Amino acid sequence: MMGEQTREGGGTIMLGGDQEPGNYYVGVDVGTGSVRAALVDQRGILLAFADQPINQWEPQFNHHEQSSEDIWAACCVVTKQVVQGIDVNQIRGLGFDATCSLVVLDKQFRPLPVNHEGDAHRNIIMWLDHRAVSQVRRINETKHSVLQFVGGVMSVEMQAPKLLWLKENLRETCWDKAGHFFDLPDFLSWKATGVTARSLCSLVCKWTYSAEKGWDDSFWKMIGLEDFVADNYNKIGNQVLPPGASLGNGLTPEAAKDLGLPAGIAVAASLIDAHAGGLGVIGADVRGYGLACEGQPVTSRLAVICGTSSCHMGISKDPIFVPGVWGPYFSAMVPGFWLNEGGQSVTGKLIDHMVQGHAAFPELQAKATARCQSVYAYLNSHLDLIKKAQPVGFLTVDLHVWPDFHGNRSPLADLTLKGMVTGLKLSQDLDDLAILYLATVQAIAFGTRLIIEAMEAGGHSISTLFLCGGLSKNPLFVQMHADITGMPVVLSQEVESVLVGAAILGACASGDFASVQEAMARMSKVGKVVFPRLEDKSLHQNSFLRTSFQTIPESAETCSTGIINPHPTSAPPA
Ligand SMILES: Nc1ncnc2c1ncn2[C@@H]1O[C@H](COP(=O)(O)OP(=O)(O)O)[C@@H](O)[C@H]1O
Ligand SMILES: O=C(CO)[C@H](O)[C@H](O)COP(=O)(O)O
Repeated sequence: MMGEQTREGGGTIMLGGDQEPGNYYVGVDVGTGSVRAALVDQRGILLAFADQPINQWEPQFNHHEQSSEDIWAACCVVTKQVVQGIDVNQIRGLGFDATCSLVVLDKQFRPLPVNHEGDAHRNIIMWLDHRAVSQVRRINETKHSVLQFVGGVMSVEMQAPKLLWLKENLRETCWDKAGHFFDLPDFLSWKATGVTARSLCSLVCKWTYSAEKGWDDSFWKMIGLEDFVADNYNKIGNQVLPPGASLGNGLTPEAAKDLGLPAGIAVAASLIDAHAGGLGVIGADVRGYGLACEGQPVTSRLAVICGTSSCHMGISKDPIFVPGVWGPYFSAMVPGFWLNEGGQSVTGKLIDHMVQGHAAFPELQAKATARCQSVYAYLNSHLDLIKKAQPVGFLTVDLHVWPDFHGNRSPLADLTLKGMVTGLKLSQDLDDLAILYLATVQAIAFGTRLIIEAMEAGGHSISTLFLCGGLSKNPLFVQMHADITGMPVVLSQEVESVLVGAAILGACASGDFASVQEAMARMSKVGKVVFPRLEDKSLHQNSFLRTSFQTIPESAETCSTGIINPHPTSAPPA
């Protein structure tokens, strides 16, 4: 048995139970707020876990930056922690996943500033950065055919608008000096191996690359980035590998020293974090849980990766075009399948924002600390207390949140949308905070329902949700997703399923599994199933009508309560 270590803030936990000798893999997951690593065995069991927060800068509103040096240093710290005390010769492979942020390096691979201050340490434009609004508007006005493969509308969170922003705004300090533009997952695999090949996942999902046709010269010329065509795509990637493919000669001696791993172990072409989460959960054996997806194709499963943002990953045998939902992307997550990716740009970040910004937050913090609980565990038990015998949904019959505080990624694909709360009162006590928190969680779950409905209207047939990411640790969030979508939610045996996805990549690169599918089937496992509570269904149906702006006819009117009534001839639903 491995021992258990206490952990304060970032740190290590040794988790493993029966530690059989065998092959191990290291997965490294770079999320928005922290870097995490795990030592994982061939059964997909986490033997050790470590995490470390990472810096973010917001030099002006909607500009979000990070540092690739900081992130690599954090990867080294957590990796060294998870392999402490084990025979490193048992480690067969290493896989990375990360947010789809844009890393900029010069021709000698040194960081370049992505900001007006000229601070080269901040060389990453983060995925949630919305600085390139004018650029994405012009890109969308071209109506170029590549846009069909990103849901019809390019998102400001993708790389082409950010690259155009750099060319138009930081010509001398950044653009002219740049030698390499990497998606963060590809930066990490380069750093580990010295191989600049890009993963098909990042290029297809965020850079308009086609798995079948490669780059489209006419797109880059049309949007004013013909430089890449002239350069034969050297700066953004002209060697492309499927996720899980083994890179070069494996881990370089320098990176091996940094990470505390043996030189030469297999390193995989990486994945975006949401896609790694998808691999970590979607292939599990569901027999015996009474789920509708049992015995059905894997295409009936939707992986929902819920962290700072939520990403809704649905796969299909043939391409499905869903307006406002990214994709279809071929082989970007599960090889041989098309992927559609719905998303909500801020979910965990929105819940944190609502709770931390409330007048009663200091009281909440003090009470949660006194009970040695997280603020969310405290809020969940407080809701249980104040709902009395009623279903919890009764608490929000007249309080509603529209969750697009950072625009709407899917299915409206409108970055200009803003958030809204209706039904506020003058009181600001702990009960109000708890109810606002509940309404926010419900609003996010309604957003997932809208995305599922759009995907089903496009041709998907989804029966079961597979949740992972930080928010899947919140039982209220999970139950609301089940109740509001009406679908069972599967949680994995390993809470850190995104890391299992990263380890699956390492396992594939090592050659221990013949395919990604085989590794998925062996390494992802069901932990718990949360079924929808049907007694709350009518309650949610009413709320859904009141918050379902998507279906509002032009004749809709706003009633005196501020709630939009989609059926103006009748009274708003009670
Ligand atoms: N135990 C928990 N209970 C409730 N919420 C949690 C818990 N753990 C993490 N979260 C929430 O999950 C979000 C972060 O998820 P995470 O997957 O770590 O994000 P990222 O990958 O974007 O860094 C935050 O909003 C955080 O509040
Ligand atoms: O765009 C995405 C995936 O395509 C993700 O939202 C982005 O990478 C951030 O992920 P997270 O919320 O896990 O930090």
